Amino acid sequence: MSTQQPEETKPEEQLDSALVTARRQLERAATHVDVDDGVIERLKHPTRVEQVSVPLERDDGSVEVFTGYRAQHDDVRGPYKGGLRYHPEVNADECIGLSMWMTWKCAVMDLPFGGGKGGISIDPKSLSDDEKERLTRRFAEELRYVIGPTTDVPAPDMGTDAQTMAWFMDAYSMQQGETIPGVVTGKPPVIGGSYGRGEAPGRSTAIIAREAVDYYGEELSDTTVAVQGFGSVGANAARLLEEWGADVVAVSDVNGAIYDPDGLDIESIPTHEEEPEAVMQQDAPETLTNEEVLELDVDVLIPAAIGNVITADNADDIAADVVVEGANGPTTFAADTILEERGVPVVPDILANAGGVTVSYFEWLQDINRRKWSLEEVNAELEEKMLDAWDNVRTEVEDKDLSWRDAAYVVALSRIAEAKATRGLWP
Ligand SMILES: NC(=O)C1=CN([C@@H]2O[C@H](COP(=O)(O)OP(=O)(O)OC[C@H]3O[C@@H](n4cnc5c(N)ncnc54)[C@H](OP(=O)(O)O)[C@@H]3O)[C@@H](O)[C@H]2O)C=CC1
Ligand SMILES: O=C(O)CCC(=O)C(=O)O
Repeated sequence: MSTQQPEETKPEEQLDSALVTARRQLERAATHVDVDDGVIERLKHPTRVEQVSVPLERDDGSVEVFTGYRAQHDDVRGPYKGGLRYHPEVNADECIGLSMWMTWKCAVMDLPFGGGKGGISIDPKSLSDDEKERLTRRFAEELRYVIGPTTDVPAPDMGTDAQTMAWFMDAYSMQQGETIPGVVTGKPPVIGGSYGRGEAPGRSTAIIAREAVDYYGEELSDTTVAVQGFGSVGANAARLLEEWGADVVAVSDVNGAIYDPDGLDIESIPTHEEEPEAVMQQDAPETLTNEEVLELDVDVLIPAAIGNVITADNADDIAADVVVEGANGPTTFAADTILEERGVPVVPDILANAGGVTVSYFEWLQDINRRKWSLEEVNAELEEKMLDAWDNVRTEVEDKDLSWRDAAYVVALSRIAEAKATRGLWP
């Protein structure tokens, strides 16, 4: 009879929805801030979630019906604001969780907006351009009663882009009988979009990574960086960090990563927008899986693709000195705790990628005032807003000995609670 014991296997973490993670983060942060329990309870719930059916006529004449959502979380500081995501895993709970993160993100940046998020449960790669246009126009028609330039202002997110926002704006404007550019942001500049919006979430992620490197006493020119995802956020962050002197040693798309320990030529790699799934087509000394890229021994790790990639199952294997969240919700609640115990700082999404919504705010201002800012003005204002937000969060980290995430929540919750108290809203 064998006396050998079976090898003990750790059960895999059951991944929470964005909603559950957002609520757990809120509950944890609430212990560090003096805010009425009723307000915290209210903030665990959205104001409303609009669910719509979006019929689509396929190019072959057949009809399919998809489900779309718009979650509106809180508008005490201004109109709901946040992106529209086209992805197969979009559902109500994901949109609510993401809308909560938008509320905190706008408050951390001190923007006069609340939080919203929406999307359609669909694989955008299954759509021709004509199908994507018909789907987007119909989605805009179905959402017309809940959106508007002073009520709820959508923007791009995963699977949507400037062209999607142009169709959305046109469909809404046609229903209203006048051109209303301020109903969405992230449009092409020729129809009221802002210069720099496409690049902005990547730019802010790069700015925050640069500040984090400096904060922990390193030089960007001696820094190695790994980036998961090569889209609006990941590619722009990687390009800027390379421009500013860092060695970006690995980048990935949905199929895996390319790796060069001496640094990749980032500028030569097409972004998701220029050519989806192009990363793995490039020549590089080594290829890695998307799991392996997260475990590289680099100075800075930037997860910039999807949520729930750093989990209890790999948190012990994260070898980076600092994690800067480019994606929304890449770190699970359990992984966050493990990384904190291990002393690996995680600079949260609601600060790092907030450049997107910040330049959306600049775009909204330009639309309402019928003005155009130059790219230089946009980038200078963005830099200033990011450094202000970084300083505010850093102060909480230092004064209260908090994690970067808890500190960002403390900044956001204090502003939201004060706005509610001042308006006399309870809860
Ligand atoms: N766009 C925006 O304004 C903002 C986006 N964000 C967040 O950033 C994240 C990325 O968004 P964004 O850059 O806009 O998205 P994009 O659609 O522009 O790009 C997504 C990138 O991630 C890759 N990808 C997709 N699925 C996976 C996967 N399962 N594993 C690894 N890589 C994958 C894609 O690869 P491939 O090319 O092969 O498809 C692509 O390179 C999301 O969490 C989003 O919510 C945050 C702030 C603002
Ligand atoms: O630009 C915006 O309004 C929102 C962008 C967004 O969806 C995000 O920051 O997650």
